[in-house]
Amino acid sequence: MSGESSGLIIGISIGVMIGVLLAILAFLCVWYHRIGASSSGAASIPIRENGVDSCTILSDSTLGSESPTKSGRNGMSFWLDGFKKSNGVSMSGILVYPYKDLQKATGNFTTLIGEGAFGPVYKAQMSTGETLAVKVLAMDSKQGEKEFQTEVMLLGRLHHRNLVNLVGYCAEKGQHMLIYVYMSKGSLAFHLYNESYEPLDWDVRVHIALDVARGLEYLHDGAVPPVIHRDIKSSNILLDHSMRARVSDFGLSREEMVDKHAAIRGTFGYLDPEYISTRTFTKKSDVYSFGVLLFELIAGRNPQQGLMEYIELAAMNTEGKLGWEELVDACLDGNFDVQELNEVAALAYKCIGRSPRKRPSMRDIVQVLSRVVKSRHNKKHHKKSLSATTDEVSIDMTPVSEHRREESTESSDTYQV
Ligand SMILES: Nc1ncnc2c1ncn2[C@@H]1O[C@H](COP(=O)(O)OP(=O)(O)OP(=O)(O)O)[C@@H](O)[C@H]1O
Repeated sequence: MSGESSGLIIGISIGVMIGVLLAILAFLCVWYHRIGASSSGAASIPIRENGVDSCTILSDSTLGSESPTKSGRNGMSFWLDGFKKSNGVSMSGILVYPYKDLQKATGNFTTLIGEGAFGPVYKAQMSTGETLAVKVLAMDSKQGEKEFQTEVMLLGRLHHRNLVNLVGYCAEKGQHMLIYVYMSKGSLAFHLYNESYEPLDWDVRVHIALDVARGLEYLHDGAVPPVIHRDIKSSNILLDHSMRARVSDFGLSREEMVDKHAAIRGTFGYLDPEYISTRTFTKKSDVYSFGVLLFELIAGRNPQQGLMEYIELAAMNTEGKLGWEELVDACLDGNFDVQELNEVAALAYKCIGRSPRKRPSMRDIVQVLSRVVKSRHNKKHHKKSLSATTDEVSIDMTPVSEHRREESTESSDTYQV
């Protein structure tokens, strides 16, 4: 009997021990998954919820074998990263790319696309098949370091289809890199001024203007707090494979409240004269630069090479409304819609108005340009349906006329269209 009870006690003890062990295991599993999820889930953290066209979730296509989840960094480091993220240190949703993956994807940094104020930009062909642009910050410049932090912080929470979105960053081996969506058709400036490119047709130019306006509208009215770009120019507008435009280079972007009275920054030719005199950069200063960009699209002329004088001359004959034809890019060979041209030019002229108060907002601009594009579609649709009706009529008439001809030749003139 005593043997039986001691057996029972031993059995119960073993059972309890197994139970406790299982509970500990279960706890560890849950903990591991939580940490793992927050570490690897950067790509699916909602970025923004507001903004007209804002996309709230980073595309899953940004995840690949190069993403931190599957990269060569050791597990503990991921746990710590995940822990940091879940504790709000890096909740931006921006991926951290290992240096060695970027090194491989850029052929040891030999695939140079161009060089800007930050430093060189390389094309990166990731092993997932994804193509990215890697901006390597010049580490000797203090400004670059500051702008790196600003960009990561800023772009981590801004996401829109008309912005060159930040996909990730790398801060390893004493280097700072920003990783962007790759824009395969390069900058608008290349297309306007490089003779090896086909001239942009009128319809594409208006669409580019609308894309840029939407990107800026998001920065001004969708982002909280609002963001002023501060360096809108044709080399900062990048084009994707289908010639859709996105606003790039937030190096000079600042949250409105943080940086209202900085030293003069921006690019000559695009700078709001009001900003130069007051040293206060507002949303309306971006509107001014956008107006210059609109005229650049119309005239195919560089603002640094006399565009403004050219505009003022044209404006004398137009009173700001009709008659902007003389300004149009000769490359268009007369292939543009005069009404659209006058609407877009009149809008551009308002944007560069001396008084910032009288300039339209980016929201107003989006409305005007959307209307231009919409009425073009309506016109095309109308033309199509007209020609379809004509086709239908001629199809219908053929047998009828033949039939009638058979019946009587007297009434044949009734069928003239
Ligand atoms: N995401 C991208 N996709 C494709 N090309 C890019 C991308 N980002 C930058 N580039 C190209 O790399 C070059 C340098 O760009 P970057 O934005 O660093 O400077 P920038 O705009 O030319 O000059 P600045 O910095 O003075 O404004 C440009 O030719 C630009 O077209």
